[in-house]
Amino acid sequence: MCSNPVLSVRDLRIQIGQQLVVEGLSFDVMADERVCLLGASGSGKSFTAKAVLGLLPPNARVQGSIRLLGQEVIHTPAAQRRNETRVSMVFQDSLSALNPLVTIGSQLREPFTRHHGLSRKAAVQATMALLEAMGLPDPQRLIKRTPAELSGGQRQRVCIALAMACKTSLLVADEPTTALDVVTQAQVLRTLREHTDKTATSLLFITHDLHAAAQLCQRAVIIERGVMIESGELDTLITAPQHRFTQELVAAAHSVQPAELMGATERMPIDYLKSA
Ligand SMILES: Nc1ncnc2c1ncn2[C@@H]1O[C@H](COP(=O)(O)OP(=O)(O)OP(=O)(O)O)[C@@H](O)[C@H]1O
Repeated sequence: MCSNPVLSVRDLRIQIGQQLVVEGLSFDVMADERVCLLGASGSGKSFTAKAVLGLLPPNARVQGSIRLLGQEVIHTPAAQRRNETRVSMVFQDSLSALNPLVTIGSQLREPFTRHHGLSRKAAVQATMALLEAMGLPDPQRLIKRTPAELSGGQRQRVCIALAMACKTSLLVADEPTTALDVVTQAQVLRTLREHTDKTATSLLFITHDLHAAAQLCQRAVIIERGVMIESGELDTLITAPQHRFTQELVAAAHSVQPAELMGATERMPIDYLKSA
């Protein structure tokens, strides 16, 4: 693992109007690493993600430091960032993330022609290869459809494909599986895991779901009301949570485990959380 972080956040403080929504948050995401930002609803996860992406609303006041590959970007909006500090993203709502009027093929072709300078023909080939790699059936037909003509899981995998086509060193995924059923969630998490592995892309995964985090990430940063309360290897956080909120998260995840797994072994919590 490279010793320089891909993303380095220091003393991040975000204020919206009179409300302080993130207060002194610091964490790193290293090369090839998948880190989750885990917290309850309203804890400041999305504002942190928006700050990293350069997409904070105009009324946000932000302080601290956000470095991407060593370059300070905290006050640089997404549209003004240099190529090497661009971050790709996958959002919860795949329907509004895609242009409803444009076919999947045209939307996926664009990053290949715009960012990689491919000809139209080469971009079509790259698009097809990417859709196939995402495990999407019948890419020939899929590229002719508009987003509304796909299932939620297919659409989310198209969004991941779009993010991968942008070939950035960091991908931010903000609750990408929340709107999906359990089987499709597992498919989308697998796709994210395989493609970040294959392309050596670092991932910042925003979630309130410990189960999803355990399937995907090596490390977690846990926040409560905009403040980091605990961080470390996910395995350790699951087996020996220190903070009350983390203990509650782990207990809640255990309380929904299937009856046949109850009381199995001491290592069962991690095995169970990572098994889906
Ligand atoms: N426009 C706004 N003005 C002021 N405060 C806001 C605004 N939008 C959100 N907030 C507050 O900012 C805090 C953090 O919101 P944020 O969306 O980052 O939380 P989150 O952890 O992503 O929650 P969720 O999991 O529900 O998406 C919340 O307490 C919320 O009430």
